[in-house]
Amino acid sequence: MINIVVAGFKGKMGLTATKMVIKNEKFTLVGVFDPHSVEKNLNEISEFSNTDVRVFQDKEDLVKEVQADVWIDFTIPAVAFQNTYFALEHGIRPVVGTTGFTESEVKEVQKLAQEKRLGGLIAPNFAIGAVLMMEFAAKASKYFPDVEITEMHHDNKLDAPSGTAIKTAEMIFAERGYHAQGNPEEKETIKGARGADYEGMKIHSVRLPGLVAHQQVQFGSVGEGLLIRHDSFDRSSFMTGVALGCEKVMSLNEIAYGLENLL
Ligand SMILES: NC(=O)C1=CN([C@@H]2O[C@H](COP(=O)(O)OP(=O)(O)OC[C@H]3O[C@@H](n4cnc5c(N)ncnc54)[C@H](O)[C@@H]3O)[C@@H](O)[C@H]2O)C=CC1
Ligand SMILES: O=C(O)C1=N[C@H](C(=O)O)C[C@H](O)C1
Repeated sequence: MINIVVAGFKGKMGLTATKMVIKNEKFTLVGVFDPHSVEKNLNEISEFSNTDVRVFQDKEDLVKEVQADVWIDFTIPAVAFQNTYFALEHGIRPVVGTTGFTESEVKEVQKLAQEKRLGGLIAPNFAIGAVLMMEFAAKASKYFPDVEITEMHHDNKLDAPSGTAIKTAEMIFAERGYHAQGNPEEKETIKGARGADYEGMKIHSVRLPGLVAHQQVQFGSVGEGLLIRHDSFDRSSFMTGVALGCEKVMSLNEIAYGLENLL
């Protein structure tokens, strides 16, 4: 049995992950944490009325009172790094979906995990289809170096571009390197019209009510085009990946960056 805590359990992803952990026979939910919660026990929330699990508003109290193997994190970009560091310092393996990590923050927690010989996972996207989209896009960029990424999300999202778009761009860059795109003379008449620039490729972020998480990677070449698209219509799409991560980190002694490394 793997003992799990969920950080950010009051949020959209935290709630979905909490339900997944409760349902999965290999997992035991030993605590949930969210500074914006008011409950003392999960059973005070009607949909969890049969689940006797402690609720923590402070992570220091959580580590004093429960023994956890895995820390699932779906919080906010501003605290994800410190939460991951905190989990490792307390011997808990992080499985992190929260976005907003800088490259140096990923390296820093990877170093700590190696020192402590603890497994972990930071996955910008836990949906299997999204991982395939990123891998297909990286492969295509070898033959189609001209590419633009458009990610589309619900309008409550805090960060732009999305973690998935950044990871996609990193994977494309690893395959094709820097490549200047578009007309070198082009001028934006409205600032931002061409989107963000990552090593020559453009990233566009759409935020609209009704959307969940969607991304398309569009390639153009001489006389042809290629479009690779992934849609998460529901947050359950991420749960196979989260469950897989929770199992796999138990036998790792380093932090993987990207679910593709565990598939
Ligand atoms: N890797 C993946 O597959 C996915 C990643 N995400 C990412 O997960 C994160 C959460 O997304 P949502 O659930 O949609 O956001 P949300 O806004 O619904 O939930 C965030 C939760 O974090 C809590 N929180 C705020 N400060 C905290 C702190 N200091 N410690 C612990 N919890 C704290 C809030 O109270 C809230 O309940 C975002 O960064 C999002 O981009 C979202 C979907 C999939
Ligand atoms: O905020 C979200 O919703 C999502 N965030 C992740 C990201 O930034 O890529 C993963 C997914 O796109 C949903």
